Amino acid sequence: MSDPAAPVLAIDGPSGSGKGTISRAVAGQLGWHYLDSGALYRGVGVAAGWNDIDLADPAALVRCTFDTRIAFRDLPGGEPRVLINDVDATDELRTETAGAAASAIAAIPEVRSALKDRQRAFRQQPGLVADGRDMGTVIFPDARWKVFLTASAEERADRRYKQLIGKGVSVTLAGLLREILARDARDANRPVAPLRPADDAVRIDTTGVGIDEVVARVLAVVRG
Ligand SMILES: Nc1ncnc2c1ncn2[C@@H]1O[C@H](COP(=O)(O)OP(=O)(O)OP(=O)(O)O)[C@@H](O)[C@H]1O
Ligand SMILES: Nc1ccn([C@H]2C[C@H](O)[C@@H](COP(=O)(O)O)O2)c(=O)n1
Repeated sequence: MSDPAAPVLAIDGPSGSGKGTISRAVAGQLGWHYLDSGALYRGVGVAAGWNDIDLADPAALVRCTFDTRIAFRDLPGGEPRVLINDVDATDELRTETAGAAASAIAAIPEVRSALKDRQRAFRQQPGLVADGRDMGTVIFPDARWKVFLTASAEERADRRYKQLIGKGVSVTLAGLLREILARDARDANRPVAPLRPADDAVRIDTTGVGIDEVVARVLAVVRG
């Protein structure tokens, strides 16, 4: 059960704009809950892969959404772990393949509806920082604060490149830029809940702005 009186800070933006990094840090500083809504779509994508479900079969993907349990486990000082049907799938979830599958699945309206209540259940006292594509527009339209993070596609690809190379994953900058542009286009052009800033969102362009400074700017939005 959600608590509609709990304040919400919605942080939306395209892939690599820093939503997850900034949202986790801000939630930590405020002592609030954190919702990584993309992990739910990624979780369905990963579960679909485990069950050999075709990404072109919407009915099977909707069934898979209802059948998949996704849980978050906080680790002190580390990235939260994500369990899919009780299996720790955190590393698989963060791959570009899982991101692309999630983006495709997220265009199916019934999948989005099936995940609505699960997302809203995170709204609990003392407050929630929610990160995604439609937090401020669809899931929490009454959020007290809305932030839309952006950065140039080149910088986002560069961030992802450094992140993946740091993990020992073999990728090219040009390939990542292509994937980011394709994901932006798919997320922004779908008919249901497309990626777009809410009319009342504060837009922050993070190109060339360090993580600590972005965190400070978001906290300044909340603290007025
Ligand atoms: N302002 C910033 N400056 C430099 N690097 C950043 C900044 N914000 C985030 N990063 C780095 O960029 C990478 C991607 O960040 P993050 O995963 O938070 O983005 P995201 O918007 O949540 O992406 P996705 O939607 O694909 O999950 C991480 O390695 C993170 O440390
Ligand atoms: N609120 C959300 C969150 C995510 N998605 C889709 C679109 C993304 O490309 C994909 C993966 O999200 P990420 O983990 O990269 O934030 O999931 C969405 O449609 N709505």
